[in-house]
Amino acid sequence: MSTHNADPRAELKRQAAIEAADMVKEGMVVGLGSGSTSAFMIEELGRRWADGLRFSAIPTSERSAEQARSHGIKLVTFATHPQIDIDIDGADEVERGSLNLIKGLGGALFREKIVAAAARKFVVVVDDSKIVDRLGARVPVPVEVANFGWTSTARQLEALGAKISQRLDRGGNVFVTDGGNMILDCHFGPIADSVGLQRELEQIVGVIETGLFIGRTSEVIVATADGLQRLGVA
Ligand SMILES: O=C(CO)[C@H](O)[C@H](O)COP(=O)(O)O
Repeated sequence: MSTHNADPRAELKRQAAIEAADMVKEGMVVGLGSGSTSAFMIEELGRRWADGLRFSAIPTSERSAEQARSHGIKLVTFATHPQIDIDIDGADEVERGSLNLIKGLGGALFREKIVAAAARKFVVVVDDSKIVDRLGARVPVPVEVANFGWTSTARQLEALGAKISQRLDRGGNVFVTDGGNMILDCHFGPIADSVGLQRELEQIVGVIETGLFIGRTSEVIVATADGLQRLGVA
């Protein structure tokens, strides 16, 4: 069956995802990202698994775990595999130059950050629409917060200048993360100092994790209409 996509942006994501999947070698411990780009990567790893490649994987969401299992990919945990060789994931925005990220529009940011933090190499896969000059230019910063006292947490986020929307699922109900928490999407507009903002967000009691990924990216594979580009930290 052909996996060619009619949607040109999806096709770009797929090409970048296949390039990233090619970085996985025999015996590696691999972080499996979440979202539509990561789904293409897992599909490709599934194909290579069927061809005989053997590796161990730690998924960043229940959905990615389910997809990996459907291909027979071996899933492991941090208990037995504390060090990840390569983590491959998508992103919602990539800041040119710094390669800092906003992640979490898919809702998996907390597990994604834990896996990225444990990885020797963190490879981000995007199409070129995700590259921005300043984080926050197009998307909010998703912030995972505890359900208890969330309105108090929201007020403190607003005090930092965010316009807040509580994440809802497709049915209009409050979105629940794999960890059982909620997400507040924080619209800051273009962020001049994402390092400082992350520090301030971490200080707020009730904030579990934010979608700002600062200083974690090893490499970005960008799919453009003219082909693939690889970006390293400047
Ligand atoms: O951070 C994420 C999920 O929490 C995703 O990586 C991000 O939302 C990109 O998704 P997609 O590949 O579907 O564009």
